[in-house]
Amino acid sequence: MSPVAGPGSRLGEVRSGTAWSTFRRGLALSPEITQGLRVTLLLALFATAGRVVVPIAVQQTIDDGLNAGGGPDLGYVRWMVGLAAVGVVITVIAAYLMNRRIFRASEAGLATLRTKAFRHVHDLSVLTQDTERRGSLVSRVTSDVDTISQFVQWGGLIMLVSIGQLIIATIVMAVYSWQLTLLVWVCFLPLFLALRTFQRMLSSAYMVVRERVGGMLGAISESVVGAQAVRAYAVEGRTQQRIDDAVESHRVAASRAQRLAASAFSTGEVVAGLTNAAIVVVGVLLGVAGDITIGKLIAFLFLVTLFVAPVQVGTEVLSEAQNAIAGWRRVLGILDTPADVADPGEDGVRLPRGPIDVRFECVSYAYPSGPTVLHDVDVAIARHTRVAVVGETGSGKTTFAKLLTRLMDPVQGKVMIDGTDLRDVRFASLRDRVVMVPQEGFLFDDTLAANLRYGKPEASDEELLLAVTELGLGDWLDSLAYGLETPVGQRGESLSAGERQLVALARAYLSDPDLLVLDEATSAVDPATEVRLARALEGISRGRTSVTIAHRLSTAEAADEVFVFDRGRLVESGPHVELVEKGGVYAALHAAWISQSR
Ligand SMILES: Nc1ncnc2c1ncn2[C@@H]1O[C@H](COP(=O)(O)OP(=O)(O)OP(=O)(O)O)[C@@H](O)[C@H]1O
Repeated sequence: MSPVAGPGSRLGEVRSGTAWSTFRRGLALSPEITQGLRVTLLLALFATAGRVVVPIAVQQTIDDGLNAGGGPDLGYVRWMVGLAAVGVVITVIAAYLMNRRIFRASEAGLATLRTKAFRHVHDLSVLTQDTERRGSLVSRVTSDVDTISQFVQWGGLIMLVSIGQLIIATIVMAVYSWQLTLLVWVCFLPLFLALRTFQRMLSSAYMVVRERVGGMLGAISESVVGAQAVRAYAVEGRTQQRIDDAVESHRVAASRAQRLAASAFSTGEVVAGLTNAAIVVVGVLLGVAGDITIGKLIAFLFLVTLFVAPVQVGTEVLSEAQNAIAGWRRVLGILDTPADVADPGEDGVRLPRGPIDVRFECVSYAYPSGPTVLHDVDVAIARHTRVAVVGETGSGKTTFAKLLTRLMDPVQGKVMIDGTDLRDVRFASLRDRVVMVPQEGFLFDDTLAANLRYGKPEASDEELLLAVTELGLGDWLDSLAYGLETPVGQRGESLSAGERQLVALARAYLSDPDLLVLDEATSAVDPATEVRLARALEGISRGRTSVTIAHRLSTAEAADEVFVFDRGRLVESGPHVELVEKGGVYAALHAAWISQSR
């Protein structure tokens, strides 16, 4: 089974394979659902067997109690009433216990499925997460699993009882009258056959519904997350229109699926009505001919309702089942998407602590289904070196940094740290020693202290203060009204872009990496913050290897070495002074920087 990716998406749904195989794979992923199923089935049997006791008691009461040979036998009638009461009590108790078991098992099983899916979302490469719309990812782990839960808890329960009821009702009916039983089956057989077609139609209808739910959540979450940009560009109308369109297309798909489900249900109703009428007519004719007693005919009508009920709800269960299968397919789509940057885990190399050297050996990279954006990069970075990476926009600087931190693997060549291929290093060890500070480091809606602690959860307030001071940011901290307890707001919105990067730098400093990879903020910052950033950068790169994607002249000037990228190639490397003297690409870039800053 291979996941099928939609346009612009790297995650897919499992489309191949039958509904049954999806159902089986889905259940295998949540083993708790099927644990102890035998006991649950036994309870289902009791719950249904109890239901046929009533029709049998009615038949016995009429034929052998009220119409007994020597006049009505009230003692026998009392017996039968008592028996029916016991039957009802058994049904109720067994049904209750069965319900409880199914709910418990399914909740446990679906929690496992949700956790597995969510963990896998984390394991997926940054690339996959980028291309997949976040809302769609969220919907797969939440609402798609909910549809499965609805089905397993309600539909699965009814299905168990219904199948038992259908079998037992058929057996008892056959004992009373094989002719009428045959009639019931002849009436229902076309419906059973039609159900397969309905099932196929419902399946594709519900797949569309699940996709549209994902699309709707994607559109809504994007507009909430990007609310600021929406307001800034006054595109509320257009954004609202996109959401309206997504909601509308979901409504259309859901209505279509509901219409199909309703027509399946109504067909069941019609067949049930016709069957009842046919039983009465044929039953009376058989009765007149002396082939069936009045008690048996009445009991038969009771039994037909037991037979019809599962068929009727069966059509509803079918629609729930299709919805659930569609949900399962989307969740399996996540789990089947390979994590393209794999952690070697326990077998991987654990790097000892200490200064790091880096080597790129003939590294090339192309984004999936795109052209090569990094060509044959062959370069080494010695321990303790501060490297500044510069180049025009789109020249491959960020791609270089992502390969260095193993957010992606090269298409060709290898990246080595301390002589070991990055692919062989355990994630835990790699993340411990190599830290990347992105341009827009994510800040959580909490205090400054809590955000700093992401770098070192056990750090005390004193350690936080020391780190901030060591980076030369003491004066900045003093300027904040609540110091370390200053709330940073959602995504750090209460701070300026430069300040957010200061927090990200201090956070990285606390985690004490051996190789720091930094993407300098491009946004204009005030002169005071500019000085602080330079000071913090100086402090954090002291004693370790650092690679900074430099957008400021001062950073490039202060580096030990400058790497110059041009259209995906490393065209120059060396100290700033040498490169300026050389009069090549860097010299031109440098001249442009100087003229801008005047
Ligand atoms: N996720 C992606 N999918 C496809 N192509 C990408 C992706 N990210 C970057 N690219 C392409 O790769 C090339 C190099 O991009 P990269 O981000 O490395 O450049 P950069 O030098 O860091 O640019 P900037 O200074 O603007 O950040 C560009 O042509 C870009 O369009």
